[in-house]
Amino acid sequence: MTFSRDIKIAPSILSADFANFGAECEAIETQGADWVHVDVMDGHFVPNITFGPSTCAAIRKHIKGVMDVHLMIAPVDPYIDAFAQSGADVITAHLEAGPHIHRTLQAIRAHGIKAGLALNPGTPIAAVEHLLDMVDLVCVMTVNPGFGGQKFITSQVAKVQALRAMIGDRPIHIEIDGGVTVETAPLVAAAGADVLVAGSAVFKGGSVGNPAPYGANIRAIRAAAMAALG
Ligand SMILES: O=C(CO)[C@H](O)[C@H](O)COP(=O)(O)O
Ligand SMILES: [Co+2]
Repeated sequence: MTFSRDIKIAPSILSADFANFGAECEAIETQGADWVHVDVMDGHFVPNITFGPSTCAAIRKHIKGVMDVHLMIAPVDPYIDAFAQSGADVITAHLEAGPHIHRTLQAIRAHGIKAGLALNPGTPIAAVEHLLDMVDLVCVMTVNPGFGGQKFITSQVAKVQALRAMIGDRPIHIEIDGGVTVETAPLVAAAGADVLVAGSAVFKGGSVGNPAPYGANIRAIRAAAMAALG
């Protein structure tokens, strides 16, 4: 996986048909997804439960490109090996998920994959400064994690701008997760984000039997983000 600051659209399969993940992943990639974003929730760190590493391993077989695994679980350290072995290309853990985030990032990178650090909306970016040499991606949550289809929290745009200034030209992705739409994508792209996770805004109107709307939605979000870059 090479580094590129081009806008990447990462549909979240949280909004896919849970009984048909394989076909859904194939459909979004065929329709232009750059990465596939996989949300893991434990009913403890967040008030919702999705699935674990064996489901990720099953999904992996249907993804040709990047599998981007977002871990909303605490504790996280005991599960890093299992999620890495499931075939993730990127594993993102939350700063708020435990006291040893540096160790968590080390454990992810020890598998030779990219390490992501996610920040809840109420978490300031100050801690990231001391972890810049340990991260390949910073995920700014623009909703409170746990559910798809929530409203974008506008106050996070200034946070993205400050984070971009802090990161400068280092090869670190800024990923936005939550409430990304045609309306909000330009705000975060202009602020310096390059990976846009979108669940409900990508899957709306489509299905595995009718995947064309996925493509139209991905193209519309990408075009809106690119337009903001001039
Ligand atoms: O991590 C997440 C929620 O915790 C999801 O990735 C996110 O909410 C995507 O869904 P939507 O685009 O519908 O907001
Ligand atoms: Co997510």
